[in-house]
Amino acid sequence: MIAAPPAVRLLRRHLRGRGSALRRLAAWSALESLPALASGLLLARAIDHGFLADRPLTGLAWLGALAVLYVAGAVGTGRIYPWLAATVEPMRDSLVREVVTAALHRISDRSPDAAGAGASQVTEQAEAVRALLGTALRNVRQLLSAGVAALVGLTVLSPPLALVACGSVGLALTVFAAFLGMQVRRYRAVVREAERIGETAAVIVHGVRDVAACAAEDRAARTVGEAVDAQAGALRAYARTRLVRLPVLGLGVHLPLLALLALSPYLTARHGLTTGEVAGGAVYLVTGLQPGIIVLVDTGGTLLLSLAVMLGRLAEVCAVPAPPPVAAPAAAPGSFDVETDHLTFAYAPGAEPVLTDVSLYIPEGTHLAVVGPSGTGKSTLANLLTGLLRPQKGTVTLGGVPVPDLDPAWLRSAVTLVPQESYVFAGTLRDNLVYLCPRATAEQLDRAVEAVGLAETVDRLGGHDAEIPPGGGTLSHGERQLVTLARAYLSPAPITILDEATSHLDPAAEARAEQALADRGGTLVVIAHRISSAERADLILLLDGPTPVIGSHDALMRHSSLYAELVGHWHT
Ligand SMILES: Nc1ncnc2c1ncn2[C@@H]1O[C@H](COP(=O)(O)OP(=O)(O)OP(=O)(O)O)[C@@H](O)[C@H]1O
Repeated sequence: MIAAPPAVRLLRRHLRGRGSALRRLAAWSALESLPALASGLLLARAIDHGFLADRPLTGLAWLGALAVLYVAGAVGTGRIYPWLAATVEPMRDSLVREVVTAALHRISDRSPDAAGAGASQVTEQAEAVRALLGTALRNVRQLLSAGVAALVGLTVLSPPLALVACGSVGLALTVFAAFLGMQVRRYRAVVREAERIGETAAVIVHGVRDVAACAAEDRAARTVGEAVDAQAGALRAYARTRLVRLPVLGLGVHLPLLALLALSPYLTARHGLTTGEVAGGAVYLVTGLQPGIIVLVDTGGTLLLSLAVMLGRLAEVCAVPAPPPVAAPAAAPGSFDVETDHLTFAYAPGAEPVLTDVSLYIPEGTHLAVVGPSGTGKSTLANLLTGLLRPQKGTVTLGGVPVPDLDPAWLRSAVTLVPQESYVFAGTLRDNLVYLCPRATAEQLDRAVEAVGLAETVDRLGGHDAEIPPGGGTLSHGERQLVTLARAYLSPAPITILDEATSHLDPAAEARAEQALADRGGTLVVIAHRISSAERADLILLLDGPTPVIGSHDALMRHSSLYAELVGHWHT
């Protein structure tokens, strides 16, 4: 079997301790192949010393001896099965344990579903290895050992005939081996693509609600479709390599028999080959050698190839270094103060920075409004504060800890970002509201709905259990924003950032929702859609050009002409 060394090492590791079962398997295999070894010789004797010598009873006696050997071979076959099971079954358990552990480590940074799908893929592969190894040890072993026995028998019967057969079979095996590397590579690609389909589909199934909410069904279908097409392409490429069976069968199966027939007059005349020996040679070729070659090239070839590739794949999975010991959790921030220190950010290297040298301190519990003309970097700042964007220079810290050093899951639970585009998904209204706080009680739900001004909509829809169809159904844009604001209200995150999240609300509804979120406690950062948001805030950050200005409404009215102009413009 040709396999990558790690695959062989993996197999050897899991077959360790099975030496006694393998030895018994080999011993019973030797008994099983006795008829194949002796068939040509005994037939030659039966013909030459029996039937052609007018001694039919002698001929029948030789054939009887052959029949006895077939019975012994059958006994050997029967005794093989328990040792086959004793070899393969325990290997499966230890292999599954090792590859599943390794696979879970390998993909633990993905979604739980992807990890589950990956683990289930490799479990299937480990199961396939067990089945393939069982079949290989049962059938391929049998036919190959019969082929080897036939070759040995042929050598004893007629060395010149054996030489011709060996030359031809050797040539066939050389051609087969020359293409084996390509076959292995292409088959490996098929297995990899199959895994990719599983992983891609699992990620999409896990996020199916998000796919529906974002109307991304076509894109999701395209992604899976691409994976399926890639596997179909890999399968076609692999199928083409199977054409090599034609020359291999020609050389290994048909040529030796033709050579025997063509050379027999010559061998009879020059080497004293008898009729019985020609017939015995034909028996070795037809019943021993030919099935061995056919099984090697067809079913056995595919089987051994699959085994080699599966083992190679599992060896790759197992070769993933053990994860580093779980690091002590990063020091939890002592507070939820947010600070930016000389923050500079551009969307591309060499592009004009959107924010330059911005230093800002937002104490825990502050209600901050961020205002400024369009395009001055308000949303960019929100994304920097939440860690969605990384600055080229400077740092963003939360409670003194740089945001990239925080555990991403912890960061997501500490900061809620509500964007302008409302995320409302198919499900009940309740599902949508408790998305960030699955254990919210009915009272908390009612309080949130009432606080942000969603109660009327809930009544109109028929209560919290009303079904929201894909795309949001009859909910207006403003109502969708209220749903996301109630969701943020329920969220336990101590920092909430609204990025123009009230743009579809009228001024009164906007004021009510914003005030509710400010009164709820925690830090509230409002990327303002209207300047009135600034008037409600404790602090205002005015973004305009490279140097931002921060201060209270009154202070900015006194010191910033732009701010005064924005307020004046809004009130006129
Ligand atoms: N993904 C991006 N790639 C490149 N440039 C971007 C990207 N996002 C935003 N920009 C650019 O960065 C600048 C700041 O954009 P940003 O959205 O942060 O401004 P804003 O103040 O929030 O604007 P608005 O009030 O109109 O929402 C703009 O010039 C914008 O075109």
